[in-house]
Amino acid sequence: MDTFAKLGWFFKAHKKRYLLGITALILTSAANLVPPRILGMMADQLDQGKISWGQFACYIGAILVAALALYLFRFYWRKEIYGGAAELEKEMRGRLFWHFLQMDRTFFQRYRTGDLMARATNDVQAVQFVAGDGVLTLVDAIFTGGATLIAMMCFVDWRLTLVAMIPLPFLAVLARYLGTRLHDAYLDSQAAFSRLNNKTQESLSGIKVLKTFGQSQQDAAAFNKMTYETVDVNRKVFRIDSLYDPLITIIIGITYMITIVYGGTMVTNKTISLGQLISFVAYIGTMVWPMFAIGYLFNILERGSASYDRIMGLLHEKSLIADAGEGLDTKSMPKIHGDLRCHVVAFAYPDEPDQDVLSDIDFDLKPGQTLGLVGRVGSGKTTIIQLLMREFDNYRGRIVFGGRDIRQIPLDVYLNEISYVPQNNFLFSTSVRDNIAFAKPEASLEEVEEAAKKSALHDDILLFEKGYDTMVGENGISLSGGQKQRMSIARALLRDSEILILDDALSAVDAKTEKAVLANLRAERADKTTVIAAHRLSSVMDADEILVMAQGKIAERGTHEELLKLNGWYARMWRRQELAAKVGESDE
Ligand SMILES: Nc1ncnc2c1ncn2[C@@H]1O[C@H](COP(=O)(O)OP(=O)(O)OP(=O)(O)O)[C@@H](O)[C@H]1O
Repeated sequence: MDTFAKLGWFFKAHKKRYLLGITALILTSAANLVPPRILGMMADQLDQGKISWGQFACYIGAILVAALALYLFRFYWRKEIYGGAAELEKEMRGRLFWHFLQMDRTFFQRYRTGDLMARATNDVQAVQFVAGDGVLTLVDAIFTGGATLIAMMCFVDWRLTLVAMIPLPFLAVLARYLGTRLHDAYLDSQAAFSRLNNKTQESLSGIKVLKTFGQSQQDAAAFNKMTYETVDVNRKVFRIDSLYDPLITIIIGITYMITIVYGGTMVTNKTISLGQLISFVAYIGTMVWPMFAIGYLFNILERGSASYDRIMGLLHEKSLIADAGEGLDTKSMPKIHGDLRCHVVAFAYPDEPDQDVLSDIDFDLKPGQTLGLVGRVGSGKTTIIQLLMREFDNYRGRIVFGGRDIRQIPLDVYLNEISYVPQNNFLFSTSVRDNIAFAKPEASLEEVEEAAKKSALHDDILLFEKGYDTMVGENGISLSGGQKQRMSIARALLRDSEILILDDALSAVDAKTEKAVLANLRAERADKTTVIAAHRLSSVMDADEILVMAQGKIAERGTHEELLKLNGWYARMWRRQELAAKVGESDE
């Protein structure tokens, strides 16, 4: 029953709906008691040959009225109680989704996508059963069961009732025992489902890689193994589950047997009439559902409780990023504009706290200036970007934007000022137009076209069959890597944020297109800050300052000209890339 207590907050918030629903459910139980009683009375009067046609019509009329009332009450309780369950499902899913949006990167490293999806679907459904079928079975077990018992005692005989109900306590004890075992088995089953979900998600996402590396068979074998494991754990759940119904059927059978033997003797002894025995047998029929309901109730509660704990486990996870704007109305806060100053003394990833990945990173950028970040693979470029985007807060030092430490600016307000273009872009399964207008849905087609022109994508789009209405993403046409990158840049340009971050975002476009896009960016962002991380040095050559990273430190810094004069890594790399470009051109 502690599952209901766990959901107390929800029932309290939806008190009215549940009170109305439960009242309708109780009235349904009461209306259910009328037909057996009338049947008994009719049988007695028929037995005594005393029934008139008028009385007969009255009885039939009463049964019809009870049936109509049943219909209405049933409709009403279903509407209220199942409506409440749907509300809980919506609320839990909404909370989970919002929570996912708040969580930092380490959370998504700890929980894999398939697991999160399982909790947001299967577990939420198991919890919503508690607020729907759980409430129904509880009320039915108590009220229909209780009212039927009272009717049996009052209208028939209390001794027969007590004797017939002897098997009931066994049902309660066994249901409790099975419930505990079911809880543990169900936890295992949900965890197995999470693992399977994960595997499916990873295999589907990496299907191209799997095929190219000839790993399809191995992956299929691993998938089958996991499926069998999941089936095994589920079998355990079903085994326990399927012990419920036969148990209840046996107990009901024993009850009927006792009734026939003991009740028959009572009729013979004239302690009760034949009509009363008929009513009693009909009442046992009414008792069947409440008895099953007790079994279902334990089942639903145990599953709901296990799933609720899994969901709450996620919701109790705290983000490492403290939001200074929590509880504040951030929408009405003013925009931030000004210098971006970074003074990071040291930073280590939370999972490797002793290993400094960045040290002594200093730079100041005025609005309108561009910073270039270059360096070998793994030198720390992306990590600097992650700190700028507040994916981690645990660094020593300060990053200041518009005169305020970014950790003191509400997350919403700060991130609203940033546009980020990653190397691997994500496209949504919608039209080209909606993909570009993703962060500014109200943008007109002219604005979208303008952004596409500035990112050198417009001409490509015109070649698509339906132009800006062409569908992309999983259900649409496939775009080249370069097209995806330029679409992502168009998206960022349309948003016109104070800080634009390009993380190797032009790696898949040719040198000429890169030049055109960068020139447009410079013109467009004359009063805004831009950070460009790149492997190709031509992407940063016009930057106001270029930082050459090596092992998490700034190894060289300056403008393109200054760095060439320095004749270090940058100059060497520049000559090599120039030569490669020339060879490439002559090949064409
Ligand atoms: N989540 C993480 N946990 C621990 N270490 C990490 C994590 N992400 C990156 N690192 C380490 O931090 C260092 C810097 O990585 P970073 O991704 O910033 O380099 P990069 O210069 O952007 O490389 P690339 O050019 O390949 O993108 C690397 O040694 C990397 O292994």
